[in-house]
Amino acid sequence: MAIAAPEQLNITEVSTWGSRSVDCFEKLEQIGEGTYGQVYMAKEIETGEIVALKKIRMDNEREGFPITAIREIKILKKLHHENVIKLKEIVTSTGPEKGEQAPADGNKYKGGIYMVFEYMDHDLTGLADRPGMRFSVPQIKCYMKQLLTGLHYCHVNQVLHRDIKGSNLLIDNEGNLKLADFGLARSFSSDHNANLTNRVITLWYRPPELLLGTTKYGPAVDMWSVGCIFAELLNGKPIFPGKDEPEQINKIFDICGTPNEDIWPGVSKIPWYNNFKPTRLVKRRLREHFRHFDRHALDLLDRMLSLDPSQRISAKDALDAEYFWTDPLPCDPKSLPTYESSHEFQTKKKRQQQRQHEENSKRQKLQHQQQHSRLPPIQQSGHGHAQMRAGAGPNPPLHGSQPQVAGVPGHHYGKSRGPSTGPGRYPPGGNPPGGYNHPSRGQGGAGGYGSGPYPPQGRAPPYGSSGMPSAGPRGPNYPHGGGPYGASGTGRGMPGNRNQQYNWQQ
Ligand SMILES: Nc1ncnc2c1ncn2[C@@H]1O[C@H](COP(=O)(O)OP(=O)(O)OP(=O)(O)O)[C@@H](O)[C@H]1O
Repeated sequence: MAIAAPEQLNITEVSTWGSRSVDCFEKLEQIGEGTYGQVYMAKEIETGEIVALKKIRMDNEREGFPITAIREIKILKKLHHENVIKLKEIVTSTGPEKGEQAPADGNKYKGGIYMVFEYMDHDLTGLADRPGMRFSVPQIKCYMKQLLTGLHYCHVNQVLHRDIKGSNLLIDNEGNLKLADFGLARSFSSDHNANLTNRVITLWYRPPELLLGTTKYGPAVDMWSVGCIFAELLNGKPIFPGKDEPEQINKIFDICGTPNEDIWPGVSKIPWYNNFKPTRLVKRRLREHFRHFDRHALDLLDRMLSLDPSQRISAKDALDAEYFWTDPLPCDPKSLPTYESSHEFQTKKKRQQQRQHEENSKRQKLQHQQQHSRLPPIQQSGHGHAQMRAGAGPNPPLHGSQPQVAGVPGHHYGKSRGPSTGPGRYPPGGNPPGGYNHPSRGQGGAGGYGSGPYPPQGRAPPYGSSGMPSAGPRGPNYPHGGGPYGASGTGRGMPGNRNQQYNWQQ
């Protein structure tokens, strides 16, 4: 694991950073769980200010402070923008905290380190996942504009985010959207000559050049993710929900067409291009596939989802697109409705509890039926069922009809990387024909994917557009193996930590 010596941390540049104890804060509630560890909503005791505390997971105490955390701190310290999350300070704990075990004899407790952020009420995935949630077109434009403004700022400052997805877009109750989670971010030089790690960006939002193995890339990788988010907002569900890398690339090529030297000069030189031999040539059909989108939305999306990264629209140019300057205009963030706090972690947890509850009731019901069906005839007759064979009529046979109750899908909050689900999130009519059946949506979704035509875009009345589904798998657990698709992923869904997944020298 890449590590840093304490003197490399350099987090004392701001003299007070790291000098305060986490005891200055009262943890109120866990709101996230990520690669680093837990994220809490907390209150600063002295001022009453609400903040978010992100604990830096010390995966291996002996190896020191994770280099990814250093990167995130360093990058966030230099970025100051209204659409980028503000890192307020670093605080420490000197001893084991509530619920933590003191290390075994001989091992000194190394302490915990927390990043203190301004608190945001929602992340886009959690917000979109609210039952009945629908975003209006002016609202989608408002979020997209803020996302592009924040990203443009990062790119101008030569920072690649490299993990744009719904759960990393934080929104407050004043309608402000901020980019968060710079754990995979890094500085870049504009010549794009440096070799960078290929294993970045959550699968569903990962651009074709990374899937084909490039190590030389630039801001266009973030713009592909933005295109996926944009389409998802308009579409009401993820557009490229691949379960592994080959499937991911096939889904992209199916809509964006298979690349060749004419449409993407240089593509055949990308390391894994030859490993991926399309069995058939597919023409780009993005415009037909999303023909229900507003014309200006479609023009912009087409340029965001350009296969050739050099032709992909930049954040700056995207902000100038007709889409943002035609009716209905993006709304003022302050005019947006406020919602009860909703983070992906919490919405997933609620759903898991609900599922558990439903499974328990089913199980109890079946046990009850089983007991009844096994009653001796005399008793059955006493209940007026004397002529009924067990299993016939209202009490069906248990074998063959019992639902699988053991298979409650497991959720590792923030880490499962499976697409999250959300009953009732999409309005009926928000889905394409032949829509994607969400693998984990199960029975729970009212409305859900795959019902009815798309809502109109563009000049639709408020709340006329669909909501946005959950973020995709944030790094599925890919099989480890050889070859281009063998052992990849963002690392975020993989066991271990980010430092172990990447060669951070790149
Ligand atoms: N400043 C904040 N205010 C409110 N919620 C936050 C804040 N920062 C993070 N969260 C919540 O915690 C979740 C995880 O945070 P973050 O992505 O920064 O952690 P991570 O360890 O890098 O996670 P991951 O590996 O899943 O990307 C976010 O999706 C969000 O819901």
